[in-house]
Amino acid sequence: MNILDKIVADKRKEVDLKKSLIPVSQLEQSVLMDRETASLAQALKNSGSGIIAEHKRRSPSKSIINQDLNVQDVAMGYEKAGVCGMSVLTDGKYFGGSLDDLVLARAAVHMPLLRKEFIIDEYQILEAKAYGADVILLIAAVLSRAEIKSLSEAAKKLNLDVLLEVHNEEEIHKSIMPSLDMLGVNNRNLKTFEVSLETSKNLSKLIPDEFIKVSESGISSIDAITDLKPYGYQGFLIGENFMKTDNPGQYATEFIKTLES
Ligand SMILES: O=P(O)(O)OC[C@@H](O)[C@@H](O)c1c[nH]c2ccccc12
Repeated sequence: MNILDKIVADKRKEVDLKKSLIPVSQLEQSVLMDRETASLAQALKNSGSGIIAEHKRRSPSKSIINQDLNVQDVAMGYEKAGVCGMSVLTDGKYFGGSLDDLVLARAAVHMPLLRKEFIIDEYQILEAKAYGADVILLIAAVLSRAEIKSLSEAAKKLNLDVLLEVHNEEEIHKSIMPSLDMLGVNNRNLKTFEVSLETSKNLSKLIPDEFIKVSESGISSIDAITDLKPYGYQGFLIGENFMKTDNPGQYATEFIKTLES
């Protein structure tokens, strides 16, 4: 079994267990359910830098990245740096994140927050809203077209933006539908962890213009972004490059300053 299949199998068990304990009706009572959400797609359209900064403590590909920070400090640092939005990993087993991280980030900042999770069930979308997210990620590699449709429509009903992640041509063809806001090309193959920015370059022309294009993973320099912009990318999702520093917010500030100069 590849790592992605393993993560999804674990996730299914996790979601089933949680559902049996915390019913949907309880999630719907969260004070965060009725709030107005912020649009990441809109923020990217209006931005010169297009940076989406991630909170990521560890990952299956890199093990420990940074375990010494507080998510709220990271969130405030990113917001001050002027990023368009923040991605918060909520998977515990493989990435060391949690829904508590999401809610703490929500309490600390107003910018759009993406729940970075392996979403396979509508229940997780309700959780995303109830814990303060504005955007959800859907990963084409683990979903059928019918699932992408029903999950993205469920998200839109809750006023959440949808970022659909693809890694190859087949996944793009399978996924294109009006209930998506952004298409993210993951430069990292989630099955082998191989990273290449060529993936974003090669797939860009297959993504229709009505979707905001986001390039994800393995972006570690201003040059990489300058290189990707001519291919139509308006969003750049950066995790490790910021998170491996002692002060991700400070680092993002310098990064964005250089990018915009
Ligand atoms: O740390 P990086 O290489 O900058 O990557 C960030 C982000 O793209 C990556 O964490 C990611 C992209 N898609 C995912 C899906 C699940 C978990 C994590 C991810």
